[in-house]
Amino acid sequence: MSEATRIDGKAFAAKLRERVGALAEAFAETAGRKPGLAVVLVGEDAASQVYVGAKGKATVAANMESFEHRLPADTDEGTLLALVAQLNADEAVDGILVQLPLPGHLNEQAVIGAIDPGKDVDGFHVINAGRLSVGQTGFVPCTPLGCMMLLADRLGDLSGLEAVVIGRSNIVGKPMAQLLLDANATVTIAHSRTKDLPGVVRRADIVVAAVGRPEMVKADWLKPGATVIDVGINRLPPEPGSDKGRLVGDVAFAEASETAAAITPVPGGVGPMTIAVLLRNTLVAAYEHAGLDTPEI
Ligand SMILES: NC(=O)C1=CN([C@@H]2O[C@H](COP(=O)(O)OP(=O)(O)OC[C@H]3O[C@@H](n4cnc5c(N)ncnc54)[C@H](OP(=O)(O)O)[C@@H]3O)[C@@H](O)[C@H]2O)C=CC1
Ligand SMILES: Nc1nc(=O)c2c([nH]1)NC[C@@H]1CN(c3ccc(C(=O)N[C@@H](CCC(=O)O)C(=O)O)cc3)C=[N+]21
Repeated sequence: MSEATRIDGKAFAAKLRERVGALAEAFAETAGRKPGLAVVLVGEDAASQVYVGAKGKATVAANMESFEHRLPADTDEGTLLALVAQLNADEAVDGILVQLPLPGHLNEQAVIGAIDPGKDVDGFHVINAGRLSVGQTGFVPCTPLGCMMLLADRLGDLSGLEAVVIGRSNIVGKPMAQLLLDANATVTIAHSRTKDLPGVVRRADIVVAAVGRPEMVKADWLKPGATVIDVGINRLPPEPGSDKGRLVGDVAFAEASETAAAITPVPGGVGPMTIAVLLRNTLVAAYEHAGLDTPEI
């Protein structure tokens, strides 16, 4: 078996951000304002700080307005809900993202439920989750939608393909499985109670790993020729003499590359797609709020 194709999510995301940026400029000319994205970060988690910074930069680079709200870790729920209400009412804000996870004393479902579903560009509100599950138009979570874009680009029609999603979270695994089902794949959702996970994964033409366990999926779990989408972002402990550990996915990339036909790397795979799709969803929200026809993107 020859070496797998490396699916270049970073390059795909850059192209998507460029298209979104051009459409955002056109939007501003018609609507007289830029699309706006508000990002709310509660607490000082180092990884979250990095992501929020990256989102802000990408937003501005795509000709959109970025509103960042950084709140202390001990912020009470009333204060956070009041901020969400203010952003819901703000006409300059088309999209609202509350960075997860929230500190333990805050109820995530209550906070996400307070976001106007029309501004929920993460697609985490129950209204958008419900719309996805019954086949209505709504905001689709960025990471799974980004994975679908990579799969469609790579494989075209997914009809009849065996897909195994490892992980069943509300933000990745479940919506991912729903999108694959909508694309007529035969979908299996695996999780921590799945028996014989390697055997289940071996059936798959498409494997999506969204677990959060470094390099868990091994080469001998894969059907030769499978397409592998690695959602996992795991920071390994630092090597002696270095202050930061390496970033790895949920798939043992080097060995899996010997068996798979195509695989996304970490970093440079799904992560950049998540941010590009967030901008795409914000653009769509802006067109909707302005009462304009949404361009195909
Ligand atoms: N690239 C990106 O843009 C993004 C990356 N991520 C990354 O994706 C990964 C998953 O994130 P998320 O969905 O939020 O994580 P969660 O922790 O919410 O969900 C993890 C899922 O994996 C399952 N699981 C855990 N251990 C095993 C195991 N040994 N075998 C099989 N299944 C297992 C869990 O099963 P059970 O339900 O039974 O507990 C659960 O369904 C993380 O590494 C995260 O950092 C997340 C969001 C965006
Ligand atoms: N409300 C909310 N929405 C989210 O979409 C959300 C969230 N909360 N909480 C955290 C997770 C994680 N997430 C990532 C986004 C980009 C990269 C990304 O760009 N990663 C780069 C590497 C970045 C680095 O070097 O650290 C890459 O994979 O190439 C990763 C992870 C969004 N999330």
